[in-house]
Amino acid sequence: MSQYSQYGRLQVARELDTFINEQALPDSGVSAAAFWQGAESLFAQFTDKNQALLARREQLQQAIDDYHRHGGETCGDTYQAFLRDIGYLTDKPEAFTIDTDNVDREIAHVAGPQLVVPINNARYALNAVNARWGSLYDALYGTDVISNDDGAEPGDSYNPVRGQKVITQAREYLDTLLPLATSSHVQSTGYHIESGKLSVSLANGDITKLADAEQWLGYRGDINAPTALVFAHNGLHLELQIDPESPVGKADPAGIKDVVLESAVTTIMDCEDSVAAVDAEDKTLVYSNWLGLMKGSLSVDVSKGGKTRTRRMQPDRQYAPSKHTMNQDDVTLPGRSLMFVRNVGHLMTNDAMLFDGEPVPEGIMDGLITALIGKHDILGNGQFKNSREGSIYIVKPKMHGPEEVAFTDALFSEIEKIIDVPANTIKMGIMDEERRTSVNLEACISEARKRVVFINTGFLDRTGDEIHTSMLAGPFADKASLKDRPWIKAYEQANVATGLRCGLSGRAQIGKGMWPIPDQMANMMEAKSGHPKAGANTAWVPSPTAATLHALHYHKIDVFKIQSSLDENYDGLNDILTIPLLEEPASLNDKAIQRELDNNVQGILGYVVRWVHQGIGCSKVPDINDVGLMEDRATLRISSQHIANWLAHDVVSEQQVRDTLTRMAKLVDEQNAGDPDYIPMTPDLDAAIGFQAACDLIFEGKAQPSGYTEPLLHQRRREMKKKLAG
Ligand SMILES: CC(=O)SCCNC(=O)CCNC(=O)[C@H](O)C(C)(C)COP(=O)(O)OP(=O)(O)OC[C@H]1O[C@@H](n2cnc3c(N)ncnc32)[C@H](O)[C@@H]1OP(=O)(O)O
Ligand SMILES: O=CC(=O)O
Ligand SMILES: [Mg+2]
Repeated sequence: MSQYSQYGRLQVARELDTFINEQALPDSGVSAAAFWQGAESLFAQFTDKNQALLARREQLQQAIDDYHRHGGETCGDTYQAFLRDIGYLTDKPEAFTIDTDNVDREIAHVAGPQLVVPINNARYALNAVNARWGSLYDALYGTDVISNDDGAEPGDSYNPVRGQKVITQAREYLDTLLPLATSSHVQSTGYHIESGKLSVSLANGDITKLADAEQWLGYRGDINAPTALVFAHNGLHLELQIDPESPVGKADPAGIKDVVLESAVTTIMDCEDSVAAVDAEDKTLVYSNWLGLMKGSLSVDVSKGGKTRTRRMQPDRQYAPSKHTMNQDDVTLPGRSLMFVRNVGHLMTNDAMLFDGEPVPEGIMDGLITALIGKHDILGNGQFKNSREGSIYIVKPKMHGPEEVAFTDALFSEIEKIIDVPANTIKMGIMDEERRTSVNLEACISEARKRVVFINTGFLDRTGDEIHTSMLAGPFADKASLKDRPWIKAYEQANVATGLRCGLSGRAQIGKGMWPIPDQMANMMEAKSGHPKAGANTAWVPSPTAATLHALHYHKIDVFKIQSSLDENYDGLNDILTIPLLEEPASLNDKAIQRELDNNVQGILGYVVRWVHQGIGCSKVPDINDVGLMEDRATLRISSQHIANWLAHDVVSEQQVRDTLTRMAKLVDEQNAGDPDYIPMTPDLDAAIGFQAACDLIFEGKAQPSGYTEPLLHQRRREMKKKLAG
């Protein structure tokens, strides 16, 4: 039980209070008195409104449930008229374009990957901020993008056969990124600076140059033997690293030791679905890591192969200018990914603070504290600069419709007053991941038109909400088929069209969702080229390696050109509002049903047991075919809602689900046997809090607000923490 400090009607758990007073407030230009007074009045002003928004969600859900109970249509005019009637569908605003100022180039003008990382994992978070630049050689060598054929297995030590494949493949990519006037990088034997110009010698003795000399920006090292050459292409940068003495460069005719790509242009430091943070202790860690990132002081010791190194944030990268940039000083490029912070949504409360004795809405607390911390970047208090334009970037997830966006906009305005920064300093990323937001997206953007910096199709939460909203309409298609139904394609396309119509191109990001299969990079290369092709100027990746590989797509595809050719008027509402139910319930035989159930239950247990027992909010969990899947609260929402839906419509029985849970608990324990920190569920499933959490998520899934998983996860994790503390 936390001890609290009292500030009028507000109480603050001691460890969070100490962190704010001793670390977050000093040098922020905000006095403790002003801050706490502001905090108290912020909760006074917004707590009831927050609760009213949640009550409105429930009211709409009940109306929708009643409609389906009475056999209402599941698509078409009657259905849409009903949704309009209850206020779920709202009127479109007058035509407008967004008006956001002071947006960094990385968001407004560069098309490139967006990395997401759980902020409470400092090791990963530092890796993420440094993932602005990534080794293409490592990304190719270490993944299935390079096949194992013909003796190219990765093995335990360096395999020169694989290495040669990497080099050839990288040079083929270079032909797209840096076309030569003649021939190919595959034939290059040297890169030289002569009379201020870059020349490339070829295996046949010829000398060539870049097709576009302006691509070369600068170099590092001796002008006669540069160690690095830096180039620009499609708004992104890349470095050729040359060292003929290095193990890789030695075997390369041009002495190239690596090709380093600008990769994670932006990163989302996640306080939400990839994080397990349930109390003051956890939230203080979340906020202190954010402060460390804003001040550039975060560090962590990383031990690998018997060596320990301290991981810190990387400095900017400097180069001597190429001839055409000679009139400039040195060329400096950002060394770190531009950071957003994803706050939690409007749903949860947290007892890290109490207002009038009740746990406060966690989203309000996140907004206030992450913005206060962000102010240190604006003041230049840190070792590095995050936003060169003086903005604080907050992603707001899981908002339902325009009134909830308006609430966040008003909240941010009030927070700006408390932390004493100009209006609209706090920018907003709007996750389009709830159905009521998708179908009213234009109105949502309009409510934040002075601060919106991205919209993003969070298709995972969106799928969970699709199921929960229409829980009583009938049994849903199996999970794989849900992705092939018209609703999702229409949702993705309408999101881009709406973003373009509202003037986001050149001012903000139109983003696409996560690649959730972290080890399948060859498949990612195939699938994720679809994102820039669809007009998205960013898309989520789960790891730095994935960022480096996905960056290649933005070199191949000029997103801004594509955006200018797309149909802005597409709205797709009919398809978006066609519920993806099982077309022929009888078409799924018993075997297929059990297989779907096994897969869902395995994913749920594999994720939930680590969340509840170990406090790990994002995991790679093997599916039934042993393919590791990224699981977070959003994927859990899908799996648990899917089973709840099949239970509600008798596609599966309660006993069948319980038997499956028991069988899969054993399997999940076996899968984790190699983890010394793992706390198994078997043999006593009744006493295993993680197992009970998984059962609750399924059997009480229908009654969960919007099908969200966090109320039950938080409750069970708190129980577990208490048990562990003895
Ligand atoms: C629906 C949504 O909301 S999606 C957004 C939420 N999801 C996420 O944020 C996913 C983030 N990704 C992750 O957490 C992880 O990549 C996982 C859980 C999917 C896989 O993790 P692991 O199995 O530990 O990864 P793996 O063993 O393949 O790689 C570990 C290495 O990669 C790094 N790494 C993995 N993911 C990331 C990341 N997102 N950012 C930075 N570094 C990362 C780690 O730092 C580690 O390197 P290190 O040893 O040098 O520190
Ligand atoms: O937050 C992302 C999602 O897909 O959900
Ligand atoms: Mg989400």
